[in-house]
Amino acid sequence: MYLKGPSPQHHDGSGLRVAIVHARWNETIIEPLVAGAKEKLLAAGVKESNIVVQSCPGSWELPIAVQRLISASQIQSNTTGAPSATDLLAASTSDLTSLSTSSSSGPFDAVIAVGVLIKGETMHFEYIADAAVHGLMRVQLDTGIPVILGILTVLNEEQAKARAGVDGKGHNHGEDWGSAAVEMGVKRQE
Ligand SMILES: O=Nc1c(NC[C@H](O)[C@H](O)[C@H](O)CO)[nH]c(=O)[nH]c1=O
Repeated sequence: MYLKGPSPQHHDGSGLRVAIVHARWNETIIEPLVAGAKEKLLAAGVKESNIVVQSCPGSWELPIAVQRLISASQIQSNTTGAPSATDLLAASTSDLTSLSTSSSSGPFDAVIAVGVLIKGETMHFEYIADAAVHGLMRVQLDTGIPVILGILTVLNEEQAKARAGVDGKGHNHGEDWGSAAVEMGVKRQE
C-alpha cells in the first residue's frame, strides 16, 4: 500500500487540453515544478499544442488568473496558429513571454495552479496561502473544471527544494500534479 502520494493510475491524456498557471515568486522552485507537471502531461499523451502555460505575479493572483483563463477558454475560438481568444485574454493577466500559443483552442479539461509560498517573518504567508487555496477550490467548484492545487506552502527554502526535486533531493511534486490533471481531466470527459 502507498504511504503519502496517491497510488498511480494510467489514463490516456491524448484528448485533453490542459493549462498550467504559475506564479513568478520563487521562480527557481517554480521552474522545476512546472517542468515536472508538463513532463507528466506529455508522458500521458497530452499533445504539446494542447498545453497552455501562463504566469501571474504571485500566488495571491492564481485564483483570478485561473478563473479568467477558464472563462475565456469557454468562448470557442476557431483560430489556428494565431493566439486564440484564450491566449489573448490570458496575455492580459500575464507577461507575453510566458505565453505558449496553442494551435488548438477550446475549453480546458483541467488547470494546474502552481505557486511557492515560503514563510517569512510576518503573517503574510498564512493569509495568502489560505486565500489562494480557498479561492482555487471555489473556482473549480464554480466552473466545474478541475483545478489541481500546486501551491507549496513551506517554512524554508530547503523544504521547497525537496518538494521540487532540486539538487537531486526529494521528489518533484509537479509530477504528481501533472498526473492528477490527466486523471481529473479524463474523468471530466466521461
Ligand atoms: O510574500 N510572499 C509570497 C508572495 N507574495 C505576493 C502575493 O502573492 C501577491 O502577488 C502580492 O501580494 C500582490 O498582490 N507570493 C508568492 O507566490 N509566494 C510568496 O512567498
